[in-house]
Amino acid sequence: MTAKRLVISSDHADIELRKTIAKHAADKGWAVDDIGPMTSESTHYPIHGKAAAEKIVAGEADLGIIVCGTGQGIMMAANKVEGIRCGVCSDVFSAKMIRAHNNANMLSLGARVIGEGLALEIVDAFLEAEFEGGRHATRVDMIEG
Ligand SMILES: O=C[C@H](O)[C@H](O)[C@H](O)COP(=O)(O)O
Repeated sequence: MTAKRLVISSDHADIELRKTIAKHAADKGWAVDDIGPMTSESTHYPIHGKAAAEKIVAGEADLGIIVCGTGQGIMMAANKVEGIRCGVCSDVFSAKMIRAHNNANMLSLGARVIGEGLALEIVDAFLEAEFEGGRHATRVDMIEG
């Protein structure tokens, strides 16, 4: 079976957390495309949220994970790309539910909000959950307009 494809990006807030997530997902069998940035030099989160989102809408990745200080700014940038549904999660339940009920295709994390251990649990919950469809599909379709 072909590995599911995960695109991952961040701003400068914590490239080490992003790399840890990338390795963690790869160890679990995901084909990870880490699109950087590769240094901690100050950068602008909209660039990186948009770049990851565009990989998904282009069909080059199935899901995405993005990281900035709070997770909020990079999430806002990703959600501006048509077809992206991205939520910020700081707990495991929400990470599961944004896949199960909202069919989110991107997860955003705040590196200055949560620690690495929780971040990896959130990542697992997001990557392992499945969209339930049914009444939830009706509502997701309404988001898409
Ligand atoms: O939502 C925005 C993110 O949290 C950014 O990571 C943050 O604003 C970057 O701040 P600074 O430039 O002070 O590192």
